[in-house]
Amino acid sequence: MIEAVGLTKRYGDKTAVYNLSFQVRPGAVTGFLGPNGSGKSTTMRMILGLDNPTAGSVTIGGYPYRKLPNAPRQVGALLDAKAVHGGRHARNHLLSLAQLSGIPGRRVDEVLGVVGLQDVAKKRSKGFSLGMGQRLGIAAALLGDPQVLLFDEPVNGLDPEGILWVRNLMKSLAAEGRTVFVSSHLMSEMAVTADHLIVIGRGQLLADMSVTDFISANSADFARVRTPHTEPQLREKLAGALTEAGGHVMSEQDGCLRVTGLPLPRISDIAHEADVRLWELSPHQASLEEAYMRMTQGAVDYRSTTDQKAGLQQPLPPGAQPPMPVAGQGQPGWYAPPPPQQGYAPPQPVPGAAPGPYGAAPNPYAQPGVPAAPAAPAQPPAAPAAAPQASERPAGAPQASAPTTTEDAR
Ligand SMILES: Nc1ncnc2c1ncn2[C@@H]1O[C@H](COP(=O)(O)OP(=O)(O)OP(=O)(O)O)[C@@H](O)[C@H]1O
Repeated sequence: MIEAVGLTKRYGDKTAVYNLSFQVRPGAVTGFLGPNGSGKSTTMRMILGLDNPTAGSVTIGGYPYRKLPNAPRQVGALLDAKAVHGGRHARNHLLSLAQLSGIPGRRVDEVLGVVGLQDVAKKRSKGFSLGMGQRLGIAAALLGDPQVLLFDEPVNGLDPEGILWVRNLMKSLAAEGRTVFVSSHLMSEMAVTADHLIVIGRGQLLADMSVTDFISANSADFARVRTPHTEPQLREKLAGALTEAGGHVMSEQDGCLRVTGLPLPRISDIAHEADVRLWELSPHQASLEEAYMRMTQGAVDYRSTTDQKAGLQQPLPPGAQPPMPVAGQGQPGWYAPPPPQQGYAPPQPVPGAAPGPYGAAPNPYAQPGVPAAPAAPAQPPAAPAAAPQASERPAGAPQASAPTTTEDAR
C-alpha cells in the first residue's frame, strides 16, 4: 500500500503539491487524475524518493522509498519513457537495470516477451517509436516482479491494440493483488481500467473514491426525449407541456430534448396527455469524462483563450482565481456536461443540407452541400458569458455562439 500523509512540495514560490493525504490499496487499479500541472508527476516522484517533500510524508508498505529493503524488487515505475540511453539495445538497457538490482538476466527476456518487444530486443532504443518506448518503460517497471507499480501516462503514444494491452495488463496486475497506481488524461480509458480514483487539482485532493461514486457525485442527470422529426410541432408542444409541468427543457444538437427536473415516467405521462408520440425516452448516463470536467473546471491552470468552457464561468474580478471545486460536490456554477445548445430552440434547417442521422429530415447543423456527419456539428454552438446550471436554464432562453476550440495551452 502507498500512503501519503500531509504531502506538500514547494519549488520556490510555487506550491506543486499541498497537504495531500491518500492511500493506494492493493488489489485494485487506482487512477490518478488531474489537469496539467496539478502535481501528479511531482507526487509520483516523491513516492519514489526522487523528490523530497517540503512537508508531510509518503510511504510504501510503511517505509519511505529510500528506506525500503530491496526497493527495485518491491516497486516498479514508469515515469518518463524517454529516460533511456538511446545508444543501448533494448535488451542491454533492461539487463543493466536488472544487474543493478540483482535481478537474474532471464527475467529480462521474460519482460521483453510480456511487452511484445522480443523481436526488437537487439535494436537501439533511440530508433524506437513513442509506443515502443512506452513498452520498454513498462518492461523496466515489471523487471523486479514488484508488488507496487506506478505508471505515469502509460498509454501515451500507444496504438489502440497497445492501449487495450496496457488496460488488460493493469487489471491483471491488480487481480494478482498488486498495488497499481496509474496517471492518465485519457478518461475513456481510465473509466474502463481504474476501480478507484484519486483526483487532484492545483496540488490538492479533490476526490478519493470509486469510479462509480465519482461519476454519480459529479454528474447531472437528465432525460433525452425524441419526438418524430417529421412533425416538429410535436416537439414544440411537448417542450411547452414539460416546461409547464416544472421541467427544464433544452435542445440537443441532434434534435432531441434534454429534460431535467422530471422523472422519466412523468415525462412519459406528460407526453401521453399531450398526445405526443415519443421515439426515444432515455436516461442520460454520464461518462467519467463529463464528471471529471465538472469536478476539475475550477482547477485548470492552462486553458486556451478560445476554449468554449472559458465562457461558462461566472466573470471573476481581475486577478482573482476561480474557486476550487468542493470535494464530492464538483465545481459549483459550471455546466456539466457542457450542453450542445443553450436553452430550447428548434434547430433551423440549413438549405441544401444532407439528411440527418434519423431519416429524411435535414441535419440542421450540417454545412450546405456537405454530407451529414452525425458525430459533431460543423460549427458547434457555445455558451453565453455567464451561464447557470443546465437545470436552471429556462426553456426558450436565447442561444449564443462563440468559437469552441478546446486545446490545452501546453
Ligand atoms: N523541478 C521543478 N521546479 C519547479 N517547478 C516544478 C518542478 N517540477 C514541477 N514543477 C511545477 O509543479 C507543478 C506541478 O507539476 P507536475 O509535473 O507535477 O504536474 P502534472 O500534474 O504531472 O502535470 P502534467 O499532467 O502536465 O504532466 C507545475 O506547476 C510545475 O511547473
